[in-house]
Amino acid sequence: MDSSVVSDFFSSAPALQSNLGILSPDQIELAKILLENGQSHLFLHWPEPGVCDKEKLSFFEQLSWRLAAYIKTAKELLADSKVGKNPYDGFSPSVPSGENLTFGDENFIEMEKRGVAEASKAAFVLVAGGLGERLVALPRETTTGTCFLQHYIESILALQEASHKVASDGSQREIPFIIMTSDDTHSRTQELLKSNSYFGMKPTQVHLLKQEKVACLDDNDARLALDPHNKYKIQTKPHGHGDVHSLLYSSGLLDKWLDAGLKWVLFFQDTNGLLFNAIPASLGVSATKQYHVNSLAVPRKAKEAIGGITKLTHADGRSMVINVEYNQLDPLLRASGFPDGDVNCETGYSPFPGNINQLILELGPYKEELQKTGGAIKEFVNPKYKDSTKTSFKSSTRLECMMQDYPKTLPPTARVGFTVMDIWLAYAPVKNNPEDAAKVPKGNPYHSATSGEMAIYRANSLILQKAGVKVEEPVKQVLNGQEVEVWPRITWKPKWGMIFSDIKTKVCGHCEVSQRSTMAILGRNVLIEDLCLDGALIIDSVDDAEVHLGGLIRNDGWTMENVDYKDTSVPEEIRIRGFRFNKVEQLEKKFTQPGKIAVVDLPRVK
Ligand SMILES: O=c1ccn([C@@H]2O[C@H](COP(=O)(O)OP(=O)(O)O[C@H]3OC[C@@H](O)[C@H](O)[C@H]3O)[C@@H](O)[C@H]2O)c(=O)[nH]1
Ligand SMILES: [Mg+2]
Repeated sequence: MDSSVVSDFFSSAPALQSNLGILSPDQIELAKILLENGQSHLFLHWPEPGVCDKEKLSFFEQLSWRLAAYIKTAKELLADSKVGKNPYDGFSPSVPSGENLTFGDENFIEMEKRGVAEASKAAFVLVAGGLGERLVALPRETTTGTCFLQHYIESILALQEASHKVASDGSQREIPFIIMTSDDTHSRTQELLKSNSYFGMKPTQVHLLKQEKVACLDDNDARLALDPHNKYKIQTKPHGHGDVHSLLYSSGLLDKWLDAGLKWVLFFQDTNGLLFNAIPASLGVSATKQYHVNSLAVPRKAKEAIGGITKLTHADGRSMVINVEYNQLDPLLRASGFPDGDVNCETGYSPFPGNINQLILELGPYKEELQKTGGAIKEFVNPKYKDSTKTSFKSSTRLECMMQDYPKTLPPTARVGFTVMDIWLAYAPVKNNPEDAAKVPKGNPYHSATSGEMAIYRANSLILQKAGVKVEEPVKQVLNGQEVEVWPRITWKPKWGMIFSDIKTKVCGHCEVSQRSTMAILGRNVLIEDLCLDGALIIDSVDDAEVHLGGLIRNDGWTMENVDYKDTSVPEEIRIRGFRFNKVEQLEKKFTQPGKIAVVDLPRVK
C-alpha cells in the first residue's frame, strides 16, 4: 500500500494515524485489522508520538491475526443473545437412555475389573485453569489433610499398578497425566508438584498445558475492552475448559500416545473428591460398549448447577446426546413443550441425568476428529445485561467454550453414550463458598467444602458397609449453615483399595466402627479382621509389611468443633468447612519394617 492510501485509511483514527511512524509494518497491518473490525476506540486516548511509545508498541504484543475471526464470531453471538435466540433452535429435547451402574452388584464388579485392565492404556487430563478460584491444592478431607491433586495422582498410580498386574499385553506403561493450567494457576500448580516430588509420580509422566485468556468485549458491537489498570492492554478473561482439546491437539501428545498403544483419554475437573470411585467401572463401560464418547452422570436435582444430559432431535431427523448447560436447560425445556421447565419428576430428580463433566474418549476417533477441527469447540457468549433492553453489560464479557461440547461436531455414526452412577459414590464437587452454599434450594446438594468432605466419609462408610462392616449410622449436624450427615471419618489411600473387589479382600470377620470414630488407613497391606473401633485410629505401613488389625480399639478419639466461616483467626481452608478436629486421643501406628504384624486388642494409649 502506498503511504497516501495508508493515511487515508487511518484518517478515521487520527490518534493512531499520527503514530504510524513509530509502528512496524506488521503492527500497522494489525492496527488495520482492528479498524476494519470496528475497534478504533482502542486508540482514542493515544498521545502524540514520543509519549508512551513503549506502551503503544507493547499493545501489539497481545494481538494475534486470529482476532478478526474472534470479533466476527462475537458480533454474531452477541446479536443472537440480544434477540434471545434459542441456541437449540429446531431441536427438541427428550430424556436419553444410558448405562446405569449400581455400586457393588455383579455387573459393577465386572466393569471395575475391565476398567482396571484398560487403565494402562489410558491418559488422564485434569482441567484446572480458568480463574483458579477452585484449587487442586485444597485438602480433599481434613482427617489426613491430603489435597485434591495428591489424591488424584495417588489414584492414577494405584490404577497404573493394578493394571500392570492384569494387563494382557504384559505392558508396564506409565499413565500420562496432563494438567491444563492458566496464568492464574500455572505457577502454583507447578510449585505444588515440585515441592512434593510430584506426589510420587515421575516428573516425566506429568505435563502442564497452559491455556491463554481471550479478549473481553464491552458491548453488543463486540468492541474490545481495555484493561481498567492499563489502557495499552486489552482486558482478557478465561475462554473456558473447552480449550483443552486444541491444546492437546497442538501439543503433539495424541500422536505419541497412539504410538505407545494408548486407547483412552479421561478428562476430569478440579475438586471432585469422589471421582476416582467412578473411574474404573465407567472405563469398563467404555471398553465393553466401545463408546467413542462416554460422559459420566449422576441423578440431577432440578435447578442444580450441573448440566443435563439430553437427547436433542432436530426437525430434519438428526439427533445427538449432549450436555445442555444448567443455565440453558430451563429455557430450552420451556420453549419446547415442557411448560414447567427444569423441574423434578416423580423420582424426586430431574429426568435429565446430571453431567459431572468426566469424559472418557477413545483416543483413535478423538484424534481423527481433532484433525478435522483442530480442536476448536463451538463458542458461546453469556453477557450479564444491565437491564431488559439488553443494550449494555454489567461488566465486560467474552467468548467461552466447554470441553463437554466436543461431541457436537461428531458424525452420526459416532458411538456417544453416558454412564449414570449413584451420587454418593461419584460426585461431590467443592465449588460454592459458604454464603452461596447456604442459598442452595433445600434438598439440593451444597457443592461446598463442608458437603464435599462429608461426602467422602459417607462414601467410604457405605462402601465398607457393603463390604460387610457394621458402620454406625450418621448423625445430622449443621455446619456453616448447611445440614449435613456426619458419618465416621473413614479415609484410605487409593493403594489400599481402588475397586470394590479389592476392598472386600481387605476386610473380614465381624467388624464395627462407631459414629464418633476416625479411621485413616495409609498403608497398602492393612487387613481388617474382627475389628471393633470406637475412637481414632491412624495406621501406616511400608508396602511390604502385612498388618493385621483386629480386636477392640477404644479411645477418646477426635471430636468435631464448630468453626464459623467468618472467623478469620482460623485458616481459610478450615473455616470454609465449618468444623475442625480436636485431636483428643488416637492410636497411631507406623510400621516401617517388612513382614507380618498383628495388631490386636490394643491397650488404651493413655
Ligand atoms: O477457562 C477455564 C474455566 C474452567 N476451567 C476448569 O474447569 C472446571 C469446571 O469449571 P466451571 O466452574 O466452569 O464449571 P462448572 O462447575 O460451573 O460446570 C461444569 O461442571 C459441572 C457440569 O455439570 C457442567 O456441565 C460443567 O460445565 C474447573 O476444574 C476449572 O478449573 C478451566 O480449566 N478453564
Ligand atoms: Mg461455570
